[in-house]
Amino acid sequence: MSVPAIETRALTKEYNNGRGCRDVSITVGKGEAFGFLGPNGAGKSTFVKMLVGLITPSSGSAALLGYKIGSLAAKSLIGYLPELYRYQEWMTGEEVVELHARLCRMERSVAAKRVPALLEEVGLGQRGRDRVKHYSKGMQQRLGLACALVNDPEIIFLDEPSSALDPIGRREVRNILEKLKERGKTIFLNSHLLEEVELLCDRMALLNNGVILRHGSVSEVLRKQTKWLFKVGGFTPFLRSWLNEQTGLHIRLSSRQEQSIHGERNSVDQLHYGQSQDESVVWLEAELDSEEQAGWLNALIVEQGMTLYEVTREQERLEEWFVNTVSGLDHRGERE
Ligand SMILES: Nc1ncnc2c1ncn2[C@@H]1O[C@H](COP(=O)(O)OP(=O)(O)OP(=O)(O)O)[C@@H](O)[C@H]1O
Repeated sequence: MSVPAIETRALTKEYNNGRGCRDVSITVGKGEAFGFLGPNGAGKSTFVKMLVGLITPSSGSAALLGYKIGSLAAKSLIGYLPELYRYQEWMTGEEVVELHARLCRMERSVAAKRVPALLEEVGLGQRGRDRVKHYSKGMQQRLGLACALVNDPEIIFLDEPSSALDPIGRREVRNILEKLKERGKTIFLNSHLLEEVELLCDRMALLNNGVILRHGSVSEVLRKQTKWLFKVGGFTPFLRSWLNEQTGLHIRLSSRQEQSIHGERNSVDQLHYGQSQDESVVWLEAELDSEEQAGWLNALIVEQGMTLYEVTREQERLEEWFVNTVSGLDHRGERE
């Protein structure tokens, strides 16, 4: 089995004030894009700073492609775009990237080709000779991305890479990251932009109060959240109880309701207390794991003499999932 790009075991950083992150164990395969989500103050930046060797863990261990974090070997494999960056305002964009190339001990002749190519790649080709003080926030963020990529790293850590970008800039950054992924690079993305994680990442973790709440493949997490809707005729509350008992699922009346076949609007109350229940056409909803489960439920509905008019599913967007999972928890993601 190949060595994982990132492997952490119970990695913990506890600041003097008790904050930080605790017992984070994840594995990220080579060439994977991993999304790290969490509300403000959850501990995402702390975790990344440990991986790139900027702060020392309180306990636990971690390795990058088999090399202990903090070692020169591990550092030589990575590129890092910090969340709070500040570049020398008096330098030109080209000079800033050149400086980073020199810090990586890149030969001048190699850097002379690499720097303009990188500036072009991040959309600063025309502005490389302008001073940083004339750059917008978005341009500075792209400059940061060029610096993070200067040594052609195997693993790229990006802490909120699109926070200062407009929607077009975000799409351009996403395209750059997609190309890096195609080239087999590993991407670790801290982001509040859930759509970014949804579109780019294979797997993800949700951090809150310094601990991982959930993790898995993005598609798995979303599949678990798929809501199915069944439009049925001949519905009675008794049948719903029966279905719940048989399936162990939480089947309920959907807020999306239909006209009854006699043209009257069904309300939830009418269905519980009304008279014309045999004629009721309603939408039922339930969270299901798979299409097989939906097929099984279809069969039960028909077996019970109800008419099945339509089946549809609504996939919860990652954003809804995030808000639903984190709401009700400490909003700032910090421990009490
Ligand atoms: N040097 C420090 N000393 C003490 N506490 C710190 C330090 N750095 C961060 N913290 C605290 O640790 C917790 C996690 O912070 P961190 O910056 O890692 O969170 P985050 O998830 O990256 O948040 P954000 O999305 O706002 O950047 C916060 O409560 C923060 O106040």
